Amino acid sequence: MTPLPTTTAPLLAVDDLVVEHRTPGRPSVRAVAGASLRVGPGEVVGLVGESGCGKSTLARAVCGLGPVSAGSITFEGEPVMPLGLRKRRHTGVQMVFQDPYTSLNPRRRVGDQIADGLRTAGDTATSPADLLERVGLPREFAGRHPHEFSGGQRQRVAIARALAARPRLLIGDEPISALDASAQAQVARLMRDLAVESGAGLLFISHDLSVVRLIADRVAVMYLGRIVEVGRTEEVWAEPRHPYTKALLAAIPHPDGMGVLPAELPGDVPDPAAPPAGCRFHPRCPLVMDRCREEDPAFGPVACWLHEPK
Ligand SMILES: Nc1ncnc2c1ncn2[C@@H]1O[C@H](COP(=O)(O)OP(=O)(O)OP(=O)(O)O)[C@@H](O)[C@H]1O
Repeated sequence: MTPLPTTTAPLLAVDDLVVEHRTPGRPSVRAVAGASLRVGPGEVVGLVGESGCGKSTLARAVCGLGPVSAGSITFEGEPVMPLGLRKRRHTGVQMVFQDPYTSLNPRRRVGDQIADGLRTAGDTATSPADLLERVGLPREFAGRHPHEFSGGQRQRVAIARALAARPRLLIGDEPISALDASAQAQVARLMRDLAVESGAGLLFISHDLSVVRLIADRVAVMYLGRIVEVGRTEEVWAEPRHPYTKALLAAIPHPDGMGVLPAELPGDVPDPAAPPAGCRFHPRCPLVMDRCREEDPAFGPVACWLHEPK
């Protein structure tokens, strides 16, 4: 495929985004509580943080799949409209989920499902078999059904299907966490290579920090609905600044094999329906100061009173 035209404008701009989940009879949950993020064309941004910190909610809002309570999301300079307010599905952003069964129809041949995306994009020059080849699968697999693939192969099919629509932004929401260790880095690298070679951006959500380090140009660290640190991957790894980032990078594997637990952090992530006053991280922070209990460090690139911009 020919590369997409490149521009210098941010492909995706998320500013002070607030997303609240409302369930009748329950307090509303502010899953995203004022998060800002940029992804440029051809750029890979890793979004990391413990389970429940709002990563999926943010990703769904970017796709126009979630409610937006405040703030803004613009894609290629245009506001992203929630589903229902839009005339048609926008295909510029495509998402790959943890479980490809969520996005693949088990009853249809994968070639037909990939062909749907090609039709939507008006691409008559590419065949489903071409896309399977690009994701490292044999062309003849187009005639198979999703259950005939291994987990890693099925995720490759989901990636091929996402690429068929020629997205300018690809979002992977934990796309490797259901795969065995040998397939994880391969699939992550594949997503990175395919996005970069076509000039698309990639927002890669994962709790596997070693894989994020491998593929991301920049990393954004999320805690309780906020991006608490953002920076170039190598710089964040060489010198993490937010105490939460430091704890995440010193993380230990979770006993049940699901992700990681930040090292040396007391307590659990607080309930987002009742977040702590001041800095949201202060009850768990080893470096907490009086100010942190009262004042919210709502600034970037490091949302911590120890790193207040001059
Ligand atoms: N539809 C919903 N209704 C109410 N609360 C929700 C809903 N979806 C998510 N939440 C809550 O919002 C918070 C953020 O959830 P989200 O799934 O975005 O986090 P996450 O960082 O992606 O976690 P994970 O890694 O486990 O997927 C959590 O407290 C979650 O329980």
